[in-house]
Amino acid sequence: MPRIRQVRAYVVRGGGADYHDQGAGHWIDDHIATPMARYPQYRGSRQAFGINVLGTLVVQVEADDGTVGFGVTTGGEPGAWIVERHLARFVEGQPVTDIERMWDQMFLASVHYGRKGLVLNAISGVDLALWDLLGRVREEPVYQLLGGAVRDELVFYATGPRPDLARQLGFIGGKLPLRHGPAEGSDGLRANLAALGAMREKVGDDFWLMWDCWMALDVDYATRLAHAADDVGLRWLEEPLLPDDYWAHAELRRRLPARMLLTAGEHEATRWGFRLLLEHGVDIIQPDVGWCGGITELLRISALADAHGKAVVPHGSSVYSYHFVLSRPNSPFAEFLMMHPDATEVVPMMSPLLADEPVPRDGRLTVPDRPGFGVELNPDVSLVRPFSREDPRAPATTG
Ligand SMILES: C[C@H](O)[C@H](O)[C@@H](O)[C@@H](O)C(=O)O
Ligand SMILES: [Mg+2]
Repeated sequence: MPRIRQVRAYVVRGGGADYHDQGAGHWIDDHIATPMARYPQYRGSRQAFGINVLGTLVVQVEADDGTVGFGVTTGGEPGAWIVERHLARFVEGQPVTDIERMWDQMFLASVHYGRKGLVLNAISGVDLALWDLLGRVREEPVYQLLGGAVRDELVFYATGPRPDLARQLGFIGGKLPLRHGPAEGSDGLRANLAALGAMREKVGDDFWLMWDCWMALDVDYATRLAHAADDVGLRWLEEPLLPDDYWAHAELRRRLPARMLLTAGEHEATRWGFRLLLEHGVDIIQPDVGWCGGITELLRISALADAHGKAVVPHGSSVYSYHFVLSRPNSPFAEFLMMHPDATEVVPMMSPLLADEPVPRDGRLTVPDRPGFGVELNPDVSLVRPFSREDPRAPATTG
């Protein structure tokens, strides 16, 4: 088996893995409730407070036989620095097979300043690249490395402002961004409910409708919103609270209507973080495989959830979660983020970063049987390697 010769970290701006990094006029930056909404100047746009401040991090790992694997996540230049200046030393020179040991060393060596957030994004990026590389070396798709498919195809719900179109496109449900939080008072709450009611009229009674609250609420507001939304058949309330307030999650679970699900996890990391969410009332966990610790940690998180009888529906991360969902019995469906600026058509989630990025058709997807995660970097996307440990004039290779 080949050994890893080099790890390289690149940054990319404009879409990609940091999918909030979009141009003006995109729905994903149009008055969506956030914890920052208590400050009026940050209420109309999440980019105004820096939701896209990091940008995309691309990690390449090259083996001594020339095979190159890559992974992508949100991390930008600080993430690239962590990869090149710290994590690379635990990967370079190692057999491509020894992913568990590399993961353990990356995590333990950074635990004094990492544990979650950007460092776990960087570790996840390296981990995804390692799984991609192993698949390419073994000429197998990642889902085969994970034990094979437990279903023939994936089914998706769609995230975006147009569940009515998502229903026509064959998705099993539509997750709306919540637009107003506590800072906008009763008027905002009424506007939320009016929008939900109008959408329910458009999609009918059987189509799933969910709200993504992006950490914007408190227990009292979420309780009042949920009980009113229960009359409209809201299927789940997603990430209503700040991720670290596990105790508020437990209290909100106690107050929610019995049939409404509480979901969370996209901003959580590691098995320990998800253990807390599972033990504090969350019904479906939604780790992002590019943020929670990568495939290696998500395997542990998923098994823990299964032991709790809970489903794992990863936060949309394109092919990086599709291979995982395909191979897990307790991942019955997946998320697809509608990244067209008006959410009126299906476009690749990480556009323009990945060539051959598969997208659902009629809300379904058969994962391509290509080695690794089955995608290549778009050769038209320029990769910048800000912390090269070689001659900085060396051309950035994408292959
Ligand atoms: C639509 C939400 O506000 C976020 O932008 C979204 O990325 C995330 O929360 C999701 O669940 O897709
Ligand atoms: Mg979400």
